[in-house]
Amino acid sequence: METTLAPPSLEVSGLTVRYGAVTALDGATFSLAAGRVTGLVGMNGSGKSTLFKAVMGLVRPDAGTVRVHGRGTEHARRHGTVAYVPQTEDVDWTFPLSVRDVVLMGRYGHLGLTRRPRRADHGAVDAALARVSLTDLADRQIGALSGGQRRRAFVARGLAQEASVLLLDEPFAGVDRRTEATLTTLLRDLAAGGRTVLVSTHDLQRLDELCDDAVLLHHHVILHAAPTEVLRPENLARAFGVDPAEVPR
Ligand SMILES: Nc1ncnc2c1ncn2[C@@H]1O[C@H](COP(=O)(O)OP(=O)(O)OP(=O)(O)O)[C@@H](O)[C@H]1O
Repeated sequence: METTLAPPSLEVSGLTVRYGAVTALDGATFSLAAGRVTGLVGMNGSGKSTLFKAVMGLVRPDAGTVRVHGRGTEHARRHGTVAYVPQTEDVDWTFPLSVRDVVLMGRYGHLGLTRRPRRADHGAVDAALARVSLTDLADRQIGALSGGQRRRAFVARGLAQEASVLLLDEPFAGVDRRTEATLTTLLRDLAAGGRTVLVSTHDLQRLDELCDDAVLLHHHVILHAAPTEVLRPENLARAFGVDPAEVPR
């Protein structure tokens, strides 16, 4: 019997993004399958945030393509297929929004002609809040959350949106070990449920706890492999540009 292979959940091909004279991405190529957590590892300025922005359709590539389930970023944006959990410094936490308001934003693409949330939207928000264990904090202002709770609120927004691909930009920055473990378990569970999860991280020590695979980025993809392979000193040295003996572990 003939079978048709589904396209990868996320396919980045020859992606090049320049900001004036700065080349942030230079022919980055990789693809991700559903059901896995992939770590995105690279030094500061290696192009990780730019990669996320390109997948979200927020920056226009100078060359190359991004396909989400075989479709372009415009289709993914309109259908809410991809969700983005930003770095915390990219969010205005003083904005007078409750956790529930943030999660409800994930439903905007699903609202009907009246643009008013209906019972199904509120149900999706409640389910997403429960999924990330934030039900009890639903009415709290977002600025009054801890670092880990803030990340979980944005993950819940992605779940309410029914995104199948989740991108997280440095979710472990500034959180304690226990919070990191809670977030890791959540991401692992979401991937086990069939989602595609791409997480940028500086925490190399816990890379193999976090992810099934890792992409080592230095403007282009140096290696896409199991965490143990990516963590080999000679590979890290290629990404971080230092002698293998000096690579921090
Ligand atoms: N809006 C912009 N205008 C000009 N240059 C930019 C802009 N955004 C990023 N860059 C540059 O592009 C390169 C890649 O930046 P990017 O933020 O994608 O890296 P990153 O890997 O996410 O870094 P970090 O780990 O510090 O967050 C850097 O040299 C950065 O200074």
